[in-house]
Amino acid sequence: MATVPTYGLRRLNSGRPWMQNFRRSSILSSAIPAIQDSEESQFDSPKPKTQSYFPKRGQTLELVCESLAFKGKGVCKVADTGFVVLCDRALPGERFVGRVTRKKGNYAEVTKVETISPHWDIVDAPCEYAPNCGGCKTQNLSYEAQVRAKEQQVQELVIHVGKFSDKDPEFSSILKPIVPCDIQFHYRNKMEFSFATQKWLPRELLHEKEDGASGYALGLHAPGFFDKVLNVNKCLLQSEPANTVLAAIQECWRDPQFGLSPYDVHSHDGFLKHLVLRTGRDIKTGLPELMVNFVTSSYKPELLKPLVEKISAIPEVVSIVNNINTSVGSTSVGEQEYILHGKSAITEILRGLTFQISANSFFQTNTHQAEVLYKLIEDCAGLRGDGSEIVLDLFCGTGTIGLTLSRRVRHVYGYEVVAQAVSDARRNAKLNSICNATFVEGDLNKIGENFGKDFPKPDVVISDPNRPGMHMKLIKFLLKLKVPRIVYVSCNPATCARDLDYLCHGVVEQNIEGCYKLKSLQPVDMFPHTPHIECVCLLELR
Ligand SMILES: C[S@@+](CC[C@H](N)C(=O)[O-])C[C@H]1O[C@@H](n2cnc3c(N)ncnc32)[C@H](O)[C@@H]1O
Repeated sequence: MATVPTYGLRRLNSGRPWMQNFRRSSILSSAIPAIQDSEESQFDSPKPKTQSYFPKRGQTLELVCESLAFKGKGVCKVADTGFVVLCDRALPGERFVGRVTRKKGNYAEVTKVETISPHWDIVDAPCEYAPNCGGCKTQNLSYEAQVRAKEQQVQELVIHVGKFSDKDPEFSSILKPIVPCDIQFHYRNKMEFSFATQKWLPRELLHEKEDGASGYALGLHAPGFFDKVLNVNKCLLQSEPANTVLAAIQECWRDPQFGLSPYDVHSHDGFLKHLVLRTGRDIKTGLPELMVNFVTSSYKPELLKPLVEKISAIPEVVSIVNNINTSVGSTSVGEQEYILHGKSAITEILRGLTFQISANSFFQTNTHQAEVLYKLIEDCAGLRGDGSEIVLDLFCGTGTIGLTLSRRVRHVYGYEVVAQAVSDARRNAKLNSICNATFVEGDLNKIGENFGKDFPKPDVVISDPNRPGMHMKLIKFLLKLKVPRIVYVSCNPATCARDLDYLCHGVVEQNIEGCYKLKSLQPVDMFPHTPHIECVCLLELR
C-alpha cells in the first residue's frame, strides 16, 4: 500500500477553537493528527479545577481509570485537581499506581506500575501474550464492555469534533448502536510479524534474556516501540493454518546452518524484515488458502530455500512470495516481488464475488465482518436496483465495494492511488464478468479542476479513505458536486467526525457552506480486542 501524505487538521482547520487545543497537544503521532484533537476535545470539559497543578515527570500517582479514549488509552483524573492523565492499558474502574512519563499541554501520560484493584468487566485474556503485546490491548475487558466503550468514543467525537448536538431530537436515531463482531478470535485474514535481533522481554522476565541466535525475535511490536519485538509463537487473531505456518518458521529460522539473520533497525544490517501471512479461501472448496510473504532487505532466494521447502509442505500454503525492501523504513511493501512457490495471489469470496488478493493490495482484514459492513454500505446506498444509477467509489482499493454494488447500477467508477490495487480491481471485475466498472489510478489528495470530467454525475458517492480522512480538495469537490447521497465509510472516527462537520456545517474560515444532512452513523466493530472502530455514515443532500 502506498504511503499516504500526512496532511493534517493543521492546514485544514486553522482558526477553529478546538483546533487551538489540538495545536497545543501531541498525544499521538503527527501522522494521525485528528486523533490528537479528538482526545483533547474530550478533556476540555470539565477543565482542571487547579490550572497550575502539574505532576512532575517520574512522579507516581494513585489513579482510577474513568473511561477509554480514542486509541484505547485509559482516561483518569488526579484526585482533588481533576488534572487529566492518560494511561495505556488502564481500563475503566481500575485503580492503579502510574508513573508520569510525558507531560503535555494540559494533560500528562503515565505508565502503569501496579494495579491496586482491577477494572470492571474483567475477564481472563485467553492469549498468553496479551499483557505485553501491541496487538490486543483490551483482551481482558469483557467484549460487551469493549463495544460499549467504542460506542461512547464515537458519540463523543461526533459531538465534540463533528459538532452535532446531542440535544437535537433526531440525534439518538441518527447515531446507531454499534454492530458487534460475532467472531472475536481468528478473525484477521492478514498479520504482519517482524524479525528483530533481540527478543523484547517485560521487566519481570529480563532474567530469561538469551544471547545470539536464540535471542532473535519474530513477532509483534511491543506497544509504541518500532524497535522492540515480542516473540510470539501463535496469535489468536489469525487463522489456525496461519498459526501452523508461524510455528513452523519459529521452529527453524534461528538454526545457524541456515545462515539467516534478522534485520537490525538501528544498524540496518541483516536480511529478514517481516513475515506477512494472509489467509483467503479456495473458491471451489471454500477451504482456507494461505499466502506467505517474506519481506527481506535484499534478494537472496537461496537463503530462503529451506524455509520455503518446509512451509510449502503445509497443505493450505498455496503461495510463497518474497518482497524486497531495501529502504531503511519499516514498511513491508517491497520494491520488487518474486514468487518462490505456487501462485502470485490468493482468493477470497465476499458478498458472492471472488477476489484475487496479491501481497500488497488492500483487502478488508476481517472477512466475516466485511460481509456485515458491505451489507450496511449497500443499504445506505439505497440503490433503486433498476440499473440506471452511477456510483463513484472513492478510495476503492481492489474495487470490492464498487464491484459488489455493480450488479444493481449502470456504472461504477473507482479511484485509488495504489497501482497494484487498481490492476487487482480490474482483474477482479474480469474474474466476476463485471463489465460496468472502470477503475482509475489517481491521488485523491491532489485532484485538480478537471476531476469529475471523466465520469457522468454520480447518484451515489462511496468514500472509504484511510486514517487521515478526506483531503480538503476532495471535500470541496463533493460540496460542489452535490450528489444526492454520500456513504462515508471510515476507519478513524476522529477524521470521520471532522469531515462530517465540513460536509454538513461547511468550512467557516473558507466561507464554504455545507449542504449535507447526516441521516445515520453506524459504528461497526471490525477488530475486537483492539481500539479500532469502523463507521458507516449516510449523508443526504439538503
Ligand atoms: C480503507 S481502504 C479502503 C479500500 C476499499 N474501499 C475496501 O473496502 O477494500 C483505503 C484505500 O484508499 C487508498 N488511498 C489512500 N490514500 C489515497 C489517496 N490519496 N488517493 C487515492 N486512494 C488513496 C488506499 O490505498 C486504500 O486502498
